[in-house]
Amino acid sequence: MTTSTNGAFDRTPFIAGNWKMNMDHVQGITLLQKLAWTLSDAKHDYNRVEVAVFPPFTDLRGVQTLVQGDELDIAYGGQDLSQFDSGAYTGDISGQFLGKLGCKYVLVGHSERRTIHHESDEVLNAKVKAAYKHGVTPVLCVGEGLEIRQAGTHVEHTLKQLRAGVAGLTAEQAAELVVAYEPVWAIGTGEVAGPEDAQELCAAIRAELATIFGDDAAAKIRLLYGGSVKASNVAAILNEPDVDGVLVGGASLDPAEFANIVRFESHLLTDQS
Ligand SMILES: O=C[C@H](O)COP(=O)(O)O
Repeated sequence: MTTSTNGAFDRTPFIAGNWKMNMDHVQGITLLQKLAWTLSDAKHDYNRVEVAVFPPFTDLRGVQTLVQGDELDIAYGGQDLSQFDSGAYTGDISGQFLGKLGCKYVLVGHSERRTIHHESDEVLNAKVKAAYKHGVTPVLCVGEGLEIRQAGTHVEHTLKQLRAGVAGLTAEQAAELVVAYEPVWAIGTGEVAGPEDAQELCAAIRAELATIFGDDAAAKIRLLYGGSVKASNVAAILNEPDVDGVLVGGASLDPAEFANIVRFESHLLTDQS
């Protein structure tokens, strides 16, 4: 995999599929096989892109076996982790277990965890630190709901979540971080934020990260947009200078559609021709 340039920076585009609570371990393997087959058909179109999937926990062992056995160039990760290492935390999954399963990434603070499971900024900060402790890179999710967007306080709201999530990290840790900006009103609704909205927030997030960790670290941090991303809108979103990738929900369950999202650069070429 080579590293692409993105504006003045040098960040590899990151295309991630969050399967959420879909696909049992049999369906998950079929989906991943179809995705790998579809992508291998046009490897030249995505060899500058990092592709990752976030299956349910019960799928991860099978995904590991397939990825390692077939030497797939697809990373995978958990959708959540515990802030604790081990112990009496029924139902929780340690970052240590994810690391041992070969997970490169883990989602932290997805809006569905924040709202349905009431995960606080303090807990999410502990989860971010737990991920680093176990050698798994956190994908910290931030973003505002509709009421906050309508009130016009979405930038400050999102930056507050960001500051809380990254509190106490070193600049070296931060440089590895991935941040996903997901306006809640655009998740699973078909309402996609405009490319300019994604850029506004990603630029604000990068500026805030530069204030906290310095310009060098901030220039390395990959910022994703998530919310109703499809093959038809991904190119315009990724054409923005501070948007380095996308976190895809529903469309990642269709291997042909997700593969087309991965091939966003060919859409850019088509759009500009
Ligand atoms: O994690 C993914 C986001 O929640 C976006 O989901 P969506 O693409 O179905 O809107």
